[in-house]
Amino acid sequence: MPKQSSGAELTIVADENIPLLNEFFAGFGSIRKLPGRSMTPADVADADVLLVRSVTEVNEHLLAGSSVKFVATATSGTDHIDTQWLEDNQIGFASAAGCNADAVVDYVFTALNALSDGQGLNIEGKVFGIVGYGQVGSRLYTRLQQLDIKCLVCDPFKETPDQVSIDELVEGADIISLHTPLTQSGEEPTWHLLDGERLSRLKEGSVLINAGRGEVVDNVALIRRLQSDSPITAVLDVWENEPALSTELLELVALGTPHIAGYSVDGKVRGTEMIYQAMCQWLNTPADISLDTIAPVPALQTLSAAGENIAEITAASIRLLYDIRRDDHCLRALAKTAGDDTSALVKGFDQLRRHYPKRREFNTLTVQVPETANALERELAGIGFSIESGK
Ligand SMILES: NC(=O)C1=CN([C@@H]2O[C@H](COP(=O)(O)OP(=O)(O)OC[C@H]3O[C@@H](n4cnc5c(N)ncnc54)[C@H](O)[C@@H]3O)[C@@H](O)[C@H]2O)C=CC1
Ligand SMILES: O=C(O)C(=O)[C@H](O)COP(=O)(O)O
Repeated sequence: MPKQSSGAELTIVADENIPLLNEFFAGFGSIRKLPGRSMTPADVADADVLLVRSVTEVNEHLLAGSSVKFVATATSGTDHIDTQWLEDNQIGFASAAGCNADAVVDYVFTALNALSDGQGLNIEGKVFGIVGYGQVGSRLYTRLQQLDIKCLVCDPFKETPDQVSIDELVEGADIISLHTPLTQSGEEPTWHLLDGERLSRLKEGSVLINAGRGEVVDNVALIRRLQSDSPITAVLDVWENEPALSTELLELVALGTPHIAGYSVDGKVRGTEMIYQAMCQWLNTPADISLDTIAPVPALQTLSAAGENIAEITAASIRLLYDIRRDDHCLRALAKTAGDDTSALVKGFDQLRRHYPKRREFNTLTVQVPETANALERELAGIGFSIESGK
């Protein structure tokens, strides 16, 4: 099927939670905004273009018989898309690879800050294990290198620094952060990559962070490990059977959040811009609209650090931009209110995501530090803040 000409009026069906839809896409034709989780074949039957987020399963069931010729997801993950079926049916496809990678790295740092009771990162001398060295994992590695933290990396598909096997990483790391896609087949599937056996070999007292996909960790086995007499600390942003997460597991984790690790304003609007650019390329038309002119301006842009107390200043700066404890509190409050009512839990989970506060990435804040405060400057820059020295 030939591509649409750029002059044609297109019918676009889009997830209502994609920001700046009108700003980027109104010029192409009509936009029908719908809740992503409940999109049906009838909703998309007459569409030319389908724009989704992670909660819409895009496959033969949704698209067979429709007029959709181009699909884009404003997300990094693509496990909700049957890309092979799209290819077999000559339907164009694009994702927003890496749009929210910095937001996820910020999430890891705010989690570490919260685990140390808001006293900074407290990771000096620890070994950090990064599983998946893509957009998120490699950026996390770069920031940790700047902080002089020893890292172990596992990514069988990439040449990486400090590469080890998953088993070496599991046994050697004090903090493990998972950043792989969810894959069920292929050479190195990630479904239950951390199964009961590997979970049992994590060091006692180690920290496990999952901000990738819930199914990468066997959640039932994780419950067993958390209840064992050699417990670990778990931070989960993603859950098996999400949004119907296990509230038993939520009670056992140190921090639990409703799949919002990538939910910075910056990451979300970047995702929209990326799929706009991909659609322009598909239509062979110039991409005239850019975030440069329409990106929401951060409300806080500069902060002046007084003194040189590194732990205090880093902790305060992190909390100011993103305090993960709010997200944890909201999810626990929801679980308590919902009780055994799974439909209330599911609905509430999506509401928390839909009405998520305007969180900005660390790099949008410039911290002014005294000229002599080299160690403070290094720490803040390593965490991801922009720095202005000599103030
Ligand atoms: N919680 C959230 O809000 C977000 C979650 N994500 C999830 O995190 C995942 C990673 O994000 P990106 O870094 O942007 O993706 P990416 O595709 O850039 O990187 C993923 C890396 O994982 C590696 N990998 C694949 N199988 C592996 C295995 N068995 N063991 C170790 N490494 C393996 C790949 O080679 C690749 O380098 C996404 O696929 C998505 O599912 C991404 C953004 C936000
Ligand atoms: O980009 C990804 O991959 C993510 O996991 C997103 O943060 C998911 O956000 P939604 O698409 O579920 O809004």
